[in-house]
Amino acid sequence: MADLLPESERDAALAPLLESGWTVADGRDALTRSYQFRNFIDAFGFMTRAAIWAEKWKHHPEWSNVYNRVDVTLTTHDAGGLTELDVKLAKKMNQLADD
Ligand SMILES: C[C@H](O)[C@H](O)[C@H]1CNC2=NC(N)=NC(=O)C2=N1
Repeated sequence: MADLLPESERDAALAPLLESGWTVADGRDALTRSYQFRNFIDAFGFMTRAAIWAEKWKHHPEWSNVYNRVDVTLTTHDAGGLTELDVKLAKKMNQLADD
């Protein structure tokens, strides 16, 4: 199980994500981001590609989809907050959304 991000590393780890549109959730140690695509097929294609990485890393998003939008929340349930796995998956999702 991954450990919570240590205080000393947390700001540096989160900074690039906060610049790219992720925010720290209200009242919860979690990252959230909403992705918008051209249409449902692009949104669902993103979810399919992200799901393969999530399964490979055994780290799964909380997410929902409405038409061309995908709302994502990342947190590590086992640790009760943000870990490097959330940072890794958030970065991967940004890459996949830009493809
Ligand atoms: C055994 C299995 O790897 C764990 O239950 C994993 C599965 N996916 C997970 N995903 C997330 N987001 N947090 C977890 O703590 C978590 N735990």
